[in-house]
Amino acid sequence: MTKPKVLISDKMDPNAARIFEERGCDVDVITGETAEELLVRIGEYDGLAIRSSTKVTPEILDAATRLKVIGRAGIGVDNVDIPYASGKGVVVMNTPFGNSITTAEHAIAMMMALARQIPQANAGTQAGEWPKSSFMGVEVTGKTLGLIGAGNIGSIVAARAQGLKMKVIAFDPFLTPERAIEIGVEKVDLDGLLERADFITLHTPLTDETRNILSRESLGKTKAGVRIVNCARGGLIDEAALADLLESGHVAGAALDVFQTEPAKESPLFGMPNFICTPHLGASTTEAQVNVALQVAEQMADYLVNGGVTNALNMPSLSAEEAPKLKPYMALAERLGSLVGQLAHGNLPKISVELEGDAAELNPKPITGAVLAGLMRRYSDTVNMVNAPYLAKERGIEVREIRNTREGIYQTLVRVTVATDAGDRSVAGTLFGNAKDGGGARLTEIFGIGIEAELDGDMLYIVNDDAPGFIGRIGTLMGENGINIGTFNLGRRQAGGEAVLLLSVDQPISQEVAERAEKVEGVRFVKPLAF
Ligand SMILES: NC(=O)c1ccc[n+]([C@@H]2O[C@H](COP(=O)([O-])OP(=O)(O)OC[C@H]3O[C@@H](n4cnc5c(N)ncnc54)[C@H](O)[C@@H]3O)[C@@H](O)[C@H]2O)c1
Ligand SMILES: O=C(O)[C@H](O)COP(=O)(O)O
Repeated sequence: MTKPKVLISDKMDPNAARIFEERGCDVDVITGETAEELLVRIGEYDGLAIRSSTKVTPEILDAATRLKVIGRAGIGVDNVDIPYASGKGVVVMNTPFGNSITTAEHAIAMMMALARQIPQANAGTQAGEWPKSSFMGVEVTGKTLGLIGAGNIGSIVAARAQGLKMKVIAFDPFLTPERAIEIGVEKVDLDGLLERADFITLHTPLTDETRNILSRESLGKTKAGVRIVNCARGGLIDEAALADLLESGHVAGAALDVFQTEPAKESPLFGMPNFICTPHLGASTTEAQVNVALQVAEQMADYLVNGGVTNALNMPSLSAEEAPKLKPYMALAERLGSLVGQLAHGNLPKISVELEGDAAELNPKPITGAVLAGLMRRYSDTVNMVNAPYLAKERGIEVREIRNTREGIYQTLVRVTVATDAGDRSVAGTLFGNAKDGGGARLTEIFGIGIEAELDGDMLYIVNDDAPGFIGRIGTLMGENGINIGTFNLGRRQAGGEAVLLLSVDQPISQEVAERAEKVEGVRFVKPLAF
């Protein structure tokens, strides 16, 4: 097997490259390239490890013909076009906790630096001015800190601020009352926060809802003398409005680690006496960089080498413990999906995936993803588990998952049912014995007829009348056309009624042979299949 090849395109702790190599990947570290240079190179790689500098645009993704995974050594993924990556079947992962403490500490450091004007006092002192009378600070003790966003980083900031004896209030529409109690913050609405907070820190991702959340209008509602810290994302604050309010003195101070445009080379805020900033250093500690580098390399290598999925933003997770159990089910599910996709006619507006017996105890998402990947292959060759759910959604296919822990005839069963113009059509399969790598996957039912068959390689599906001599006629036809039969699997609704025949053959069945098969006495329907 050729080794997966990974490109590290942003500055990253060397542990990342070491882990990739140890886990069986070839790795190139090439940082600081232009988008044009990356465009030329990206086609060679299966994995791309980045921080915030590399911009993964649709153009880059179109050129990334081998790419399977993008790993963000950090949290924010606004530099990756995730919907486009999903459409291309590329997994996008991040490391959601590796730099949270470090970033929370940076926010607290910025707040303290603002409260006591440390950067300005430092500059004056080192310039020989001894500016003791120029700086009068404020205490944070007893002050109200307003968090906009109380997720991982926001809640760490809350804990640190409580240690500093601050009262913490939070605006976060997704913060549950229970979680607010757990982290000791008062949940408020945005206007309530703006009115009450002496300090405001932002800790949300940049989304359509959060963009410009501190707009000119909301900045106008803040308490006079407020101090504002942003270590989350540029674009959350209207920088021009902030500069005006710093100028007027309504905002007593602002500290930004992140800017609307980065690298920020100019800004109306630069040079203002009550403004301080850092160049996106929130995650820049030795500890955080080692954490995120190790994590991203482990996660990406796990996916490229073993198929394990952790912290993916565009597909369900599959833990290292779950992966070996789920793998044979995913192989079975993909084949059942593919069978339905090859046999069902017309639009398939609804699909249900039913897990019965042992299968019902498993995480259903990867199994459903595999069914969809198999099914959607009728529309596109480049479909996989990552983009299949998106393609299904685009086509308006309604997907249902049903779990039934009760065992039926089989100890474990996966059933796929599609709604077709002619009514519901269902296929089912099980895993036999040692089902490692899907080797034990068996079809058990096709459109209401019991049958036992492996779905593998080239096959021929025939619906026929159950009558003596039929098997011989088909065997003769195959022989006459030089087609070797591997397995011959039969099922029937009742004696003398509708029957199905599934042949595995050693070469693809041509259109010509299929047409000859259609003319064989007793044949109702013929379809060559490939798995
Ligand atoms: N400066 C840096 O170097 C640095 C480092 C790490 C993370 N970050 C950034 O910090 C931010 C927060 O990271 P995190 O790990 O805490 O993320 P998180 O997902 O754990 O928390 C984000 C919180 O924002 C809340 N939120 C979402 N939409 C909101 C809205 N409209 N209004 C209010 N709250 C909303 C969510 O409910 C969630 O609780 C991200 O933007 C991340 O990219 C920056
Ligand atoms: O979202 C993040 O993790 C931070 O913004 C850190 O970005 P960086 O890796 O470029 O420092």
